[in-house]
Amino acid sequence: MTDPRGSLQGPVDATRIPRFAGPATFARLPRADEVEHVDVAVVGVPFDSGVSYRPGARFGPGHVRASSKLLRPYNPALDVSPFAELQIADAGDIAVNPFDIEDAIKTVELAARDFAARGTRLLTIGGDHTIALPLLRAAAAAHGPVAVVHFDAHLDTWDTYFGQPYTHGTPFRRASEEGLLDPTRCLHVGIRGPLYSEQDLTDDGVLGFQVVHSDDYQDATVASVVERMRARLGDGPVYVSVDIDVLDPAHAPGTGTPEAGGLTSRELLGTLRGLVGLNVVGADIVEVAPAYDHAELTGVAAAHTAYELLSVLARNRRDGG
Ligand SMILES: N=C(N)NCCCC(=O)O
Ligand SMILES: [Zn+2]
Ligand SMILES: [Zn+2]
Repeated sequence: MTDPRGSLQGPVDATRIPRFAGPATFARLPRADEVEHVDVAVVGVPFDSGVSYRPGARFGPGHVRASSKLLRPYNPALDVSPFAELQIADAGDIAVNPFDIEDAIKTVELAARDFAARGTRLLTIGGDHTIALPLLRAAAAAHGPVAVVHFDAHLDTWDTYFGQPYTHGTPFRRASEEGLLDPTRCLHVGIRGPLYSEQDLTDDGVLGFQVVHSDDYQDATVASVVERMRARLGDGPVYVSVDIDVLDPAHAPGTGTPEAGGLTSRELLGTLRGLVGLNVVGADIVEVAPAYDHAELTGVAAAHTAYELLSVLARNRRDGG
């Protein structure tokens, strides 16, 4: 029997081709059209027509790819080489309509369903948080209602902005209303900052979310947050949505709606590692807006977030999940 991993194509070897040369794909991985089967596709959605404040997340996918060149093959924290366990490839960007939000949402959903039909899981790089809705539609179509673990400063369960239902502040309310979520298993992590009213939190609970506040990291260890998260998410399918503004602006300034008092990148990466063994069916990293970034801080944080998520998927594959 041949080792199926023998045929996997990994990143370009940085000891032969300098990191600042070579392909512009995520982590210098092959393109999806260069390999036979893709277990996990990194795909961009350059869309930011749903934002309520600073625009610019449409340039997120390119920036995260550019900031991912230094990633190395072995992840000691999870004892796994993600690119050697799974065929991971860069599927480029989904071309979405910047002038019509509902059309863009449809395009993302169809593309995501297409990947699922081919047996490919997605790690999607946004783009603003609006895109979580079509990604959740596709995930629920494949798996039934999913648990969501949502890393964000913001609840994103608001109802409308200027009368509009599809925005980056509303995806999880729409997803809950559409029955895409298992309301007994959803969780926000990193919530902080001013709300419109106290009612926001009440509504959020009714929609199916529990909250780990950013301040909880002050009094609790990452390990105890992980314990809480795992208990809430349970055994069923889990979708992971990471708004990079969950990080403190000191760690991720390049984003559209920054809030003070956020997580450190170490806290985020540590919490993500706690997803090992859960049935992670898809993930996104959104709201990277490079125009406000400095020294690739936000890009690097997002690239490492992606790497940890890929490592979780790879560990699960290795462990027979
Ligand atoms: N999803 C993100 N990043 N932000 C939502 C903020 C919505 C607001 O302006 O109230
Ligand atoms: Zn946010
Ligand atoms: Zn968000």
